[in-house]
Amino acid sequence: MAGRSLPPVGVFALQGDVREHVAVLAQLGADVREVRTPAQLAEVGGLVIPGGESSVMDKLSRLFGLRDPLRDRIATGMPVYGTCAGLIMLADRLHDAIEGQLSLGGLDVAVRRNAFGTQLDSFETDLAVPALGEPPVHAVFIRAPVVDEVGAGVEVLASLDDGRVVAVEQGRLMGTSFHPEVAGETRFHARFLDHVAAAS
Ligand SMILES: NC(=O)CC[C@H](N)C(=O)O
Repeated sequence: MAGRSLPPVGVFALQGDVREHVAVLAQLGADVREVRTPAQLAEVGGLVIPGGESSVMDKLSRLFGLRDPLRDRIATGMPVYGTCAGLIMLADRLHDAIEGQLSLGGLDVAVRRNAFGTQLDSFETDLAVPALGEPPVHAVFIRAPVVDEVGAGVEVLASLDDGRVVAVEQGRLMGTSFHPEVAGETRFHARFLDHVAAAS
């Protein structure tokens, strides 16, 4: 489906693992653009916000005048997929944010940054994601956040064995604590492109 009538899609490119997301989206047939300016944002029909450091993404998005246009597009229904720091950016509420750190919001969730402490800073696990079918997702967690609170309109896509929520969706906004793009996993990005197709 991607590549047929799909508008260009963007990857937020001021900070983070931009190249990996561009590669997955291109592999799925999308016309991918890196987004650093409001003009570039206006050209895309959906956006991936990568992993990286959410406090830096916040600062840079304000500095580059992207924060308000991003909030407008999210409010008017642009599909967005955030991984890790990108999930933090999409959360309405942050736990353990650094002082003054803002998120963009959109997802009615509270997200805790760096939720796995030092011992489990980074780990990999196979995760059942019923909405994506079989096989399980090989999920790579890198200084990852978890979703602490989930609002009424939010669907939980995946949880760890201990019940902690690590993937959510609300309308056309989706967020994962982990990084599918570094593990050769394409189904979250394909689902994001489905959202873009449905929105355009
Ligand atoms: N891999 C990641 O994106 C880590 C997120 C980072 N710990 C943050 O708070 O933004």
